[in-house]
Amino acid sequence: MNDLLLDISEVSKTFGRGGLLSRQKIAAVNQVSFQLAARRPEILAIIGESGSGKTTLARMILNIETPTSGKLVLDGIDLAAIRSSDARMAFMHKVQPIFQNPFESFNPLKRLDRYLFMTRRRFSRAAGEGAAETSVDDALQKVGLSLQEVRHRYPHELSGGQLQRVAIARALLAEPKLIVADEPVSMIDASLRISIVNLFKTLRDDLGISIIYVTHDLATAYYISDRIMIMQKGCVVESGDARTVLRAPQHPYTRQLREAVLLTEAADVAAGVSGMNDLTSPGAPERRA
Ligand SMILES: Nc1ncnc2c1ncn2[C@@H]1O[C@H](COP(=O)(O)OP(=O)(O)OP(=O)(O)O)[C@@H](O)[C@H]1O
Repeated sequence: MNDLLLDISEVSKTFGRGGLLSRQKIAAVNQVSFQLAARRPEILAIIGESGSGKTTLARMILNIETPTSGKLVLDGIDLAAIRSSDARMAFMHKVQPIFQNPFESFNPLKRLDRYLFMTRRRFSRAAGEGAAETSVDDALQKVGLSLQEVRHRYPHELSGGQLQRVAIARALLAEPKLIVADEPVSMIDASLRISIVNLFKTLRDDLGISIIYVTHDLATAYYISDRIMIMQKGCVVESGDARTVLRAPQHPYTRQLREAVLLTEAADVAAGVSGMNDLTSPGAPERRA
């Protein structure tokens, strides 16, 4: 077994923008390095304002985007060496994505159970309809649904929260070691967000899956993450234990982000709204040991 699940060293991504004469270079991600240990599943939140490079970094980890420089290794697989479809499959067994809009993750004309059975066929060689039904149902049960609830249903027949759970169940069929979730709750009804982020904690604790949680939202990041990495203009400006970073931020940008949340919270309190923006709420559970 490799000691590191993910090893990212000095990864950068530069995009070119504009026409031939007005070509500009944008350093979307600049010299980012970090690791995830193989034996200690964790939730790492990547936080930053719009345009800070979070999605580009997530897409490089998912091998959707190629870095301009630097190296990414997932559980011993050097992403730059993935060429064949077999290598791609082996990689997808280890890491699965969850995207922002669950309605865009599924073809609206295709039944959800068909998606799940197709995914199961891709990732498991165990034959038999009964075995397939059991694994699809198992994956759905892990996210609080069942095959009975999902069978014969189309994406529009489910709520955004339910559909995001189906997307997570589909990811679980690959039995991944890592899930990269890019703003997975930002398009979900506020009342359902907490149940989805809680689900990530369950996946970490019960299935040993590490989660990279990309978000703008300090409150949910504080609530579920073990570690936090703050990005600004493509660079990591602060990282460390989630509670330490958010309770006593060292970098001015992290302080600025935190103050913005506290201002929202003060406005909510003034308006009589109680949300989950309270970073120091006694109701927020302590970090897992
Ligand atoms: N394909 C691309 N071509 C050109 N520029 C790009 C491309 N993808 C991203 N960028 C630029 O790279 C920078 C980082 O974008 P990225 O989407 O990674 O940020 P982000 O932190 O995820 O933002 P958001 O929270 O809004 O999704 C931005 O300036 C963006 O415009």
